[in-house]
This record gives sequence, C-alpha cells and structure tokens, in this order.
Amino acid sequence: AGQHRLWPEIDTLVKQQVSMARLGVGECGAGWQLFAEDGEMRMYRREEEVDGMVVDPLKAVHTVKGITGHELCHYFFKPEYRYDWETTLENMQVLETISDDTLLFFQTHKRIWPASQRDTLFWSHMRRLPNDQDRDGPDIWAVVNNSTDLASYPPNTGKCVRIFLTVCLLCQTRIDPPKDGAPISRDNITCKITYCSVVNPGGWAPASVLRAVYKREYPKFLKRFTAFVTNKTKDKPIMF
Ligand SMILES: CCCCCc1ccc(-c2ccc(S(=O)(=O)CCO)cc2)cc1/C=C\c1ccccn1
Repeated sequence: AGQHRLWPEIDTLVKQQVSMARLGVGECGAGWQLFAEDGEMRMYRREEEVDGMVVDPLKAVHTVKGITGHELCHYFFKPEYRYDWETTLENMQVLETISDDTLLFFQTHKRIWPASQRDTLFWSHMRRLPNDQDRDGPDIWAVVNNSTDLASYPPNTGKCVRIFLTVCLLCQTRIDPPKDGAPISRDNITCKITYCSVVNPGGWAPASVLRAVYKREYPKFLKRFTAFVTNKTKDKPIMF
C-alpha cells in the first residue's frame, strides 16, 4: 500500500487523528461543551468559526455492549452498508479502490433547507492499531475519512457546495471473559467508541442552521449507526 500517491498523507493524518481521539475530552484542549446525552452517549462540540463559517469540531464518546471495534469500523467503512445507516445520504460512489483498506468516495447529501445542497469527496482508510498502552489489551480499530481533491471532480461546479471534512471513528473493544471458562459470547464484549469530526460547510450557511443541523443529526447518526451494527452482528460469529 506504500506506493499510492495519497499514502504519505493518509499515514500522517491517521496517526494524528488517532492520537487526538484517544485524548479524553478534558485533555484535548478546553472549550468542549456537552450538547447531547443519551444513555452512554455523550456529544461535545467546540464553537469555532473559520472565515465567518461555523466549523464546530465535534467529539462523541459512546459505549455499546455486544459488538467489537472491528465490527463497528467494518460497517462504517464498507460502502455496501452506507445507505442502511447514513440517513442524510442522497448519492454515494466509490471513485477509486486505492487498496483493500483505502477507498475514495464521492457523496451528495440531501439538501437541508435553507442551505444549498452539499457534496463531499474524501478518502477513507481503515486500520487496526497496536494497543501500545495495554500490551495484552484488545486492539484498537479506526476509520479516518478526509476530504481530498480530484481533477475530474472540481468543487462547486454543479448544484452542490463542496464541504470539507475530517472524521475519525476510533473503537476499542473490552472483553470480560466469563468466570467459568466458557467461550466468549457477545455478552462478554463492550466497545468504547470515539467519533471526532470537523466539517467545513464550504459555502456560506447560517450559523444557526448549521448548529441546529449538527445538534439534531449527529446524535441521530450515532444512535442509528450503532443500532444498525448491533442488529447486523447479533446472530453472526464475533469479528474480533
Ligand atoms: C447546511 C448543512 C451543511 C452540513 C451538511 C453535512 C455535512 C457533512 C455531513 C457528513 C457527516 C458525516 C460523514 S462520515 O462520518 O464521513 C460518514 C460517511 O457519510 C460525512 C458527511 C453530513 C451533512 C448533512 C447532514 C448531517 C450532518 C451531521 C451528521 C449527519 N448528517
């Protein structure tokens, strides 16, 4: 996988995003405000603007029983499942299969009134990471999505405004083996999820609209996505 033109950028960004995601909310800079809570899910955002546009970084943490980090990243990364959980998706194309763990996506999202419709062009990379803190602890899996350019898909030429995003889904599986030495079942596994995203909406969109969209859509997205994976995996062998 070393030879692809994007490889250096991917490798650098994945390492940077993973180390950021592993920091607790308290550690990675002040100013995180809790804006949504639902059971184990906590969603934080920082209010930031770039050139007068809202680019609020978002950080969500969640704990889900019965699925592994590998499973969560698998269903997040693979294109064939995306329409099942990404409700704001209008169209998705895989423009390039860079390698078996790296894809190039072009997506148009449904228009959110009163802003104009958005599209996004990003590479997506899935990776298992050694758990350097806890040697015999379970591995960590991550998917990083990052906007990129492609000469054949110039931004803002059609009906959509191009958005620019960096997203990191980081998952760590905890296994509590049964006392009686029985084989590990889904009752013995828990997945700790950290989802970080920074979205630059591209063209202008009212700050109030953007913040309302994120406040409404992100909790919905994480709940729907984790419920989808739980349902998809419940009768399947555990993918560690
Ligand atoms: C005026 C509205 C501008 C914002 C529109 C928008 C921007 C970005 C994105 C988005 C969010 C997550 C990803 S991903 O994590 O990579 C998964 C693959 O699809 C990619 C794109 C969506 C949406 C539109 C709605 C919206 C906003 C949050 C959450 C969910 N939907």
